[in-house]
Amino acid sequence: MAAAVKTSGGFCNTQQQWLHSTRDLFLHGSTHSNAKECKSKKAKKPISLRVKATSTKVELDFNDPSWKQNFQEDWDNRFNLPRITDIYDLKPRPTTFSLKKQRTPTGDEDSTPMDMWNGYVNNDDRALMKVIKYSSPTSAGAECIDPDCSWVEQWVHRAGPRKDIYYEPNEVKAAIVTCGGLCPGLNDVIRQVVFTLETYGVKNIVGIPFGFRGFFEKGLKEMPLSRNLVENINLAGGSFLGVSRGGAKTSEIVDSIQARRIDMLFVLGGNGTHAGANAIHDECRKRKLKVSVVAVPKTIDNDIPLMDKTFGFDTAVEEAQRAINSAYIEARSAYHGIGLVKLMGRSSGFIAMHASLSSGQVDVCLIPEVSFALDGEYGVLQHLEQLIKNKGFCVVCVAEAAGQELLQNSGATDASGNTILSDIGVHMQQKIKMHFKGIGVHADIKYIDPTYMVRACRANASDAILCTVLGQNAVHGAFAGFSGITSCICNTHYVYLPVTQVITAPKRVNHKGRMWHRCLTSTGQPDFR
Ligand SMILES: Nc1ncnc2c1ncn2[C@@H]1O[C@H](COP(=O)(O)OP(=O)(O)O)[C@@H](O)[C@H]1O
Ligand SMILES: O=P(O)(O)OC[C@H]1O[C@](O)(COP(=O)(O)O)[C@@H](O)[C@@H]1O
Ligand SMILES: [Mg+2]
Repeated sequence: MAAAVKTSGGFCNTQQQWLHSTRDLFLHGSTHSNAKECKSKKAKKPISLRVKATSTKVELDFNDPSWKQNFQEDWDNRFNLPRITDIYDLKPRPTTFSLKKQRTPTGDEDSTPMDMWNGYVNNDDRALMKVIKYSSPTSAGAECIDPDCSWVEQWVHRAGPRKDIYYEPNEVKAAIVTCGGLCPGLNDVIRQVVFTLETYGVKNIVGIPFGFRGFFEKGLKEMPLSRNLVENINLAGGSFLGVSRGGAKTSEIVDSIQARRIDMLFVLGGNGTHAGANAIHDECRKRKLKVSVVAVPKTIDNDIPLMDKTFGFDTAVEEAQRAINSAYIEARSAYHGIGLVKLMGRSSGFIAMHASLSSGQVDVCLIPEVSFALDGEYGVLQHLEQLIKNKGFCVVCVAEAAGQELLQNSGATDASGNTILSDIGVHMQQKIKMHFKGIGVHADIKYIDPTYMVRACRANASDAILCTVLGQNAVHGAFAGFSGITSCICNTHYVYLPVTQVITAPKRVNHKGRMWHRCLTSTGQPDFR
């Protein structure tokens, strides 16, 4: 299925360092929208970026005094949330999600009279996406729009329950589907979506089994869901509904949505799933179906742009740390021990970087965003030789997508179209063995690949809370009449973003940012080039 990325334009300029997060969004190669080009002329001249041949072309001229206003207008357009009222003339009704039973705490000095306070979120409430004012493009991790790194407000829509809703809860059929690979917290989100739907008064809630596949594969039956049924599912990892990759045909999925009379679809998944959710949302619009499609971003890889983190990431880091700790113990206890741990991350090194940082036991961390040589005077092997000589043991953490350029790639893809990566862990294990054999130094290498252990566990406390909020907000978003949105956390605030804005390119570690440098300070590793 083709990605239906409806992203309008963005901006870029001649010095790529001006645009870190904007570059993350617009300039990195994307798995889903590869028709991007950034044409730069001279500095401070208008520059255009085409995200798709059909997308709006937006030009910024920094000599024009109104460039900020132009930027903001474009931003507001892009981050405006699609609503079912964009295509239907619908009258809202007062919400059935009551906050009234919650009493004001004793001693509350809030001066707002109780009859004015309502506890709901207004549609005009916004959260700021960026809060740092960088004084110069040379500042660490600078995210600048113009050469002077001017401050420009970038607002996004606040998530939460609205006073008015666009569905009659007792007429709603809501469906939940979990797609892609496993991720801690899937069950927590399913559970909260069910609880919140029931709180609104929805009685017809179903789970679609095994991802998008459940929409069209014969023999897969939808599962009726209720508070009673899902009450304890958060106690286990995995997905209560099952997951799958591939097989998504938008038209068949929407045929199925129509046939099943689904009004709200909650889609839990990563970047592929979000592209799918967006395609479903577009197709529903085309067919003029009153369906709200709301996504919740899951992936242990943490590679979805704009948001602080995806659910499951924290737990994955915690679990990955355990593997690093085992590698450390093995290496420390062996004569010339070398512990090697490979961690997941299809395109980004977030788990490897964070687990290396949190464990404090890693001497070398290798991520796909930073290229490295294994051989040669400045290569990783030479450094390991030094570590064995000076310290007697060492621990290496390598992200699965790191060093792919050093390996032969089969070009194969999985059912969802994701590239199947070559095994950098096994390759490094062999190279390290050969290297030490070659120099006649004993080395005891222990290789740990905790891949599926990392993502099969139950969500930890911080992920459980994140899942709770994101799941509840997903339901509030659907009742508020939004569709084609994702429920996420940006800059510590809970917000809704249009799905189009998060499927432009995978988020990657900023190798000029502070976090990567903190990691380097912690490991003490040199540049391997
Ligand atoms: N560009 C796309 N457009 C529509 N659906 C997609 C797209 N990419 C992936 N999908 C579907 O989304 C589901 C999950 O995608 P996948 O990449 O496996 O996992 P994730 O969502 O975790 O990234 C699969 O069923 C896949 O077919
Ligand atoms: O073996 P599988 O299930 O195809 O999954 C492998 C991939 O799944 C991940 O855990 C995350 O996948 P998604 O976020 O795309 O579901 C990656 O880190 C890894 O490359
Ligand atoms: Mg993915």
